[in-house]
Amino acid sequence: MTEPFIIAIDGPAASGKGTLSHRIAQVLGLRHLDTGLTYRAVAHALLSAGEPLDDEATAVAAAKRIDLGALEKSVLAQHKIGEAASKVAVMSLVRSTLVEQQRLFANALPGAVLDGRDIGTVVCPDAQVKLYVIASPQVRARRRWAEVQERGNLSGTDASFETILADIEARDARDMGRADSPLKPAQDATTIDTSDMSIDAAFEAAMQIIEQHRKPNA
Ligand SMILES: Nc1ncnc2c1ncn2[C@@H]1O[C@H](COP(=O)(O)OP(=O)(O)O)[C@@H](O)[C@H]1O
Ligand SMILES: Nc1ccn([C@@H]2O[C@H](COP(=O)(O)OP(=O)(O)O)[C@@H](O)[C@H]2O)c(=O)n1
Repeated sequence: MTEPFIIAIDGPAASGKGTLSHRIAQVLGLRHLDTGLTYRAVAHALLSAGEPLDDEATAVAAAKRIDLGALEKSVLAQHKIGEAASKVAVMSLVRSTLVEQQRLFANALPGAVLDGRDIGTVVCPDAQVKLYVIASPQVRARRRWAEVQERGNLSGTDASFETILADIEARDARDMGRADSPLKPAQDATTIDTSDMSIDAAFEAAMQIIEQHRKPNA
């Protein structure tokens, strides 16, 4: 029987997991889901409607309306939406609602690359390949700051380097410290530290690991 080929890529904000996932999916002919966008979409819906970020019933209702095929990255990439997403993401019923949709996406043939915080540990614990992508907070803040500059700071918020670094550190603590599905490497994940790697070098390192894990099933 043919099984989907699933690659799970987890890590903190701006570690490079989305860039890697997109490229790996393209090269291997797999679909790609940035699961962070699903949490961002819930946060965006709540912020736009002026709803609180910590009311579970309202957030679950928003999560049920998320359409995985209509996630607008250009809107959802805003700095303040990332912050709000990590507040929404501590609620278990919001997580289970989104995880159900993420699993359906992952399990369709021929397979998929999913990136997020809990893909290797919770969403796809049987994924054939699990990568845990990290970089130092300073490096990650520099990358995010460069993105904000490039977009012309559309959100209009105070997004200085110092603010972004402080937010990244606070978000790491929230994501790693929450009770449900905290950010951590799966036991069988391979870590890639991209702090001193170019995008190309990180991609080569990831592809080597993927090939190593593919061989036994080839
Ligand atoms: N290895 C790398 N070296 C330099 N910049 C990188 C690297 N990987 C990603 N980037 C850049 O850093 C930013 C954040 O990367 P992204 O893949 O969106 O991170 P994540 O999905 O982990 O939040 C993007 O602008 C991306 O182009
Ligand atoms: N699988 C996932 C993906 C994201 N998230 C949450 O959603 C927030 C935004 O995720 P993201 O991947 O878009 O963030 P960035 O890494 O792009 O900054 C994270 O800080 C997490 O709190 C999660 O809890 N689980």
